[in-house]
Amino acid sequence: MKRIESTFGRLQEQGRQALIPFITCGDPRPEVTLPLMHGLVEQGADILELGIPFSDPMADGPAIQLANERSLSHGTGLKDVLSIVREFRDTNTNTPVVLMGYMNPIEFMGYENFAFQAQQAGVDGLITVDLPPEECDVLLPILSDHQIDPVFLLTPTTSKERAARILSYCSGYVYYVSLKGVTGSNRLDVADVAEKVAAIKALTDLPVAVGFGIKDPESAQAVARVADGAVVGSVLVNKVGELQNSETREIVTQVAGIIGQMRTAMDQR
Ligand SMILES: O=P(O)(O)OC[C@@H](O)[C@@H](O)c1c[nH]c2ccccc12
Repeated sequence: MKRIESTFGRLQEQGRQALIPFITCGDPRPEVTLPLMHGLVEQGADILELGIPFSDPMADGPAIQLANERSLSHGTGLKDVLSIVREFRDTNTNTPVVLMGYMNPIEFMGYENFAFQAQQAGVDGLITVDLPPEECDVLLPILSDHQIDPVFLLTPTTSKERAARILSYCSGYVYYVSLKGVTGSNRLDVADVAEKVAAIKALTDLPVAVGFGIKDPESAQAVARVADGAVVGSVLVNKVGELQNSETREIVTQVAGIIGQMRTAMDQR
């Protein structure tokens, strides 16, 4: 069984929800990412979303834009992302890793080459922010050949018809973007999310993870009451930015600590 599927299966049996931190790979410097990935898992992360650094992250707010700049200033690219995942797999063979990024670096590497190397490295899923699902007919079969789950984004403005089509392309889970706007927004409306998630669940058996605007243990807990997973990005990435000149150990302790508190809140619901 694939890692994402077995992770959600185990959580479901336990009556728990997935906690899914997002970090930008190579932020604030390349050597921090691997210890940070392990630290996040130790503090209770179930799935890791790893951002592929990119110069024009148009769906991202200021926090993650700056994270991309910090990472790119050290020259981190898709090849480095894949070697970090490969190293992570030396000691962690269970936690799913989902790459999240924009199409440009993947186009540049070539779909087949990318998918092959990603599978070899131990990547489990791919979120492509700027690939319209209508144009994924070339990439999808290649990902499928390499056991990589395509995870697409549904948003508050996605129509029911389009949602049904997008869901037919997804595997592993689907990502519901909780609000209109960019990452790091502050306007999470849990009642509205509950309604939207229920509507999505009427269309699919896939787990639904919710992201955008989860910023503290309370919001993580509230989302865990209405969805199968909570994705947390900007608060972590902001903390990385604040501590960019600190020692790796300090960054890991503080950033993973945020996830530890969310974990506790989610498991107490
Ligand atoms: O930052 P937030 O509001 O906590 O939301 C998660 C989000 O950052 C992460 O999943 C993500 C990072 N970049 C993205 C681009 C598009 C969609 C989602 C993302």
